[in-house]
Amino acid sequence: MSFIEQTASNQLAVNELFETIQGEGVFTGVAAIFLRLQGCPVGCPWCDTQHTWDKKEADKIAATDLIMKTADTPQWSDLSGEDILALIKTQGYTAKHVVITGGEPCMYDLRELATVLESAGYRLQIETSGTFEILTSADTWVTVSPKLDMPGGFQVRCDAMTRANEIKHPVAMEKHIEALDELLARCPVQPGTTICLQPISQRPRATELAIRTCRLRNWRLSVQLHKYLSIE
Ligand SMILES: C[S@@+](CC[C@H](N)C(=O)[O-])C[C@H]1O[C@@H](n2cnc3c(N)ncnc32)[C@H](O)[C@@H]1O
Ligand SMILES: Nc1nc2[nH]cc(C(=O)O)c2c(=O)[nH]1
Ligand code: SF4
Ligand SMILES: [Mg+2]
Repeated sequence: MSFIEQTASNQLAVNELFETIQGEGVFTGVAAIFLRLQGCPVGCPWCDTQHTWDKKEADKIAATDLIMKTADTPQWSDLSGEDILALIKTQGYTAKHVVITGGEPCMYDLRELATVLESAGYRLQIETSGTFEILTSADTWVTVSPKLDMPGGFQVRCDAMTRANEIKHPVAMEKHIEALDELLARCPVQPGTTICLQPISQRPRATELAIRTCRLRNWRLSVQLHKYLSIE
């Protein structure tokens, strides 16, 4: 799979389209339409969505089948921004907040999608590792969840840190806080950027660490509310 080739195309490999409550970060609790894109080379060992890592031609399905999906599978549909808007309308979703996640959504050029959805009255949010150039509209809310030293060899970029409206750092151990401190020193964020700590996989010690550090630093806690509620 060539990442450069994908970035050049306006077609998006869509793993899932569904409406739920945003369970993470600053927009926690907001009704949102989730667009999950297929493909991620970063390789976080604890990743929630490992079924989105590989994009295989054999897993390509029709949009009508995509909408019927109930389980996490690597199947995807090849859709344009207009196709996605049409599907959202057909589904009758009422949320006006669209979260683009994955997989790694910034492997794709998201500018056409942003134009189509924003013209139709939607607000966009991207969930990204910050390891690819972020190609979207100026109005998109960008959540960067920095990834450092993961098996894929990709590193968070300083231009992603500067573009971020929100940093949402996954943590389990003290060394993850130290890594974030080093990253913020090397790649400063804009004043006013919210910093959230997100415990990895609801582990009790990770959650305690995140609570303790958020209190000390006046940062924000992000607990993956959807997992506590057993919703999508
Ligand atoms: C599945 S990722 C997809 C978007 C993008 N690749 C990224 O990493 O931001 C969405 C969010 O879930 C977080 N995440 C993934 N697995 C997690 C886990 N087991 N526990 C807590 N957060 C997790 C990521 O750090 C990111 O903030
Ligand atoms: N409810 C809900 N909120 C989320 N926030 C980020 C998610 C993701 O997978 O990126 C996610 C997700 O999968 N479900
Ligand atoms: S960058 Fe995101 S999608 Fe990719 S492996 Fe890491 S958490 Fe999963
Ligand atoms: Mg998820």
